[in-house]
Amino acid sequence: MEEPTLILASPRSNYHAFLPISLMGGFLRELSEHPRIKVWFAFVAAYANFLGTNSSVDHVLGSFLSLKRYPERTLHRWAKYYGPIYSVWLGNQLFVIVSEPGIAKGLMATHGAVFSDRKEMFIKSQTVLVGRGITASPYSKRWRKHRRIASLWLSRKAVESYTHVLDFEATDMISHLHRDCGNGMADVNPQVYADQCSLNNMLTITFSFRTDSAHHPMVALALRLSREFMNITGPVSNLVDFVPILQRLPSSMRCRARTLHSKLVNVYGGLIKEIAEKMQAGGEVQDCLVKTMLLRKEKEALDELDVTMLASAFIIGGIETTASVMQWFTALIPAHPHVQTRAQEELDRVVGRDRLPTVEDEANLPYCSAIVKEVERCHNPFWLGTPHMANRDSAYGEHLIPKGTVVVLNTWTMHHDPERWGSPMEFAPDRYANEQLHSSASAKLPNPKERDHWIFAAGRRICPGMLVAEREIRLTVSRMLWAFDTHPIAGKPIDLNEYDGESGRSPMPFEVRLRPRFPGVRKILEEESERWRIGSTSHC
Ligand code: HEM
Repeated sequence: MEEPTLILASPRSNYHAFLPISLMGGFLRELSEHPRIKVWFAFVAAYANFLGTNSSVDHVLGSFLSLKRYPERTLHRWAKYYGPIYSVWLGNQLFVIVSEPGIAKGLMATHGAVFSDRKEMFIKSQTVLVGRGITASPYSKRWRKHRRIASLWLSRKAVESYTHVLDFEATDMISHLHRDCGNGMADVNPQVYADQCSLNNMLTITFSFRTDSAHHPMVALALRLSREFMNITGPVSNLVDFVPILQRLPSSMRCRARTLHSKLVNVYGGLIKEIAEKMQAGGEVQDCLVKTMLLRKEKEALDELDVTMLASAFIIGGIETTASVMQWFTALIPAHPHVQTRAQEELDRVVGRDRLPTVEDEANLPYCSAIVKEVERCHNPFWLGTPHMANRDSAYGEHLIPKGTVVVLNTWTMHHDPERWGSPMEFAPDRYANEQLHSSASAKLPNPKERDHWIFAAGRRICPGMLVAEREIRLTVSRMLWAFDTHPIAGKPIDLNEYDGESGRSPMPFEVRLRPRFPGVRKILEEESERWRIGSTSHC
């Protein structure tokens, strides 16, 4: 039988020509914050030379700037040139970039036993999460244990048990927007409300705690920690992850990572301590992830860092992602009034104007569901996802993928394939008109080309928070459409191309006008809030 050829070409191959661009990009970012920048520049140039490239530092810097802002688009350009699977080096690390659904499924799902590992990145895994948080853990017994515990709070049954929390927070968000929108006369930034809604859902599920206002100090703190995590743990942004010698040198990135670790331990570890003390004193603690972990601590052999980092992973994984989708929805709608009108016709027909849409209405609101999927296709919160790593040598077709190779899903290319998505740059919910399945079910379709999108990635490490994320997003989006006409503001254009964040993708701050659709909106929101106040707010 013919030997497979190594997917990686030799160091001076075309593939390798890409190396200094990405590599030096991360490196320069790291070093540009360092006072002895000139010495480092010399080092960069020497390194580029050592790699055998002719790139000047200027050239490297120029490419870096475009990569830094839109790395997914650079990967897309390369995919067009090199095809649906190609490799690049970053430092001592070989990356394989996958840009086609069939290959993605083949590697990550069919060969899941090989491609479910994680590289223990210096910044993310070793320094911030110290080998614990489920998301960065290698494919090991510890990961299986953490994934099992996470599933206790993210399975279908679990999500059903706290859907009232998602319902309450969605109503609370709409009520606050209604209060602050000045009946369509005030300029409102809906991002703050989406952030607080996502945060409260995750805080309740994780710590049985919620914030009662967007000005609660926990809101700003938790969002800052999440954003810092996203900004310093991008899969291709830190050269220090791939050049071991740099890990011994002081750098701003290492310092930020250590600070972030300490803050996670102080903030979320502090909340855990409070819960533990309350439980020890015989006080009542509502069911939540932390309570589950504390009750199983001995049996599951969980130490304090396990509990803290798993709780942190829930908060980090659950805030920026769902909030980002809600934010992109509100940013896109003013530019697509016909989409808003059609969704509202559907809502009037199915739900009417005497009550809010609920989870039970979902199946009868296909156009609202299509809007959510289209927002997700156009604006994946993580274009590069969380890379997987091969835990042994493997062959894909004629290619050898060596053990230790990091595999990245290039979801930008997959979401913008003109054959699958005709006019892929257009926001057109109609493309999902016949799509009946939730994303969690769509991920299991035998034909990966028919899958709705890839924002939750694939295989054994597929996002376990899919069900809660979908439910939360659908509830808030359908209620926003039911309650308000969202309008753009003259002189305050919304930028749909630029984004805020290094590896997470939220829209830049923007404002809209929200006009309640009919006088009854206020009354229904007041009745709902009253119902919660009297009956069920005890969940938090
Ligand atoms: C729109 C919302 C969300 C998106 C786009 C998203 C996306 C992702 C992606 C791309 C991964 C990496 C999967 C892989 O390695 O193949 C992931 C992992 C993960 N997500 Fe989500 N996520 C979302 C919401 C949530 C929520 C609400 C939670 C709730 C806690 C959550 C918890 C996690 C966890 C714990 C992991 C780590 C899984 C592992 O490594 O085994 N996510 N998510």
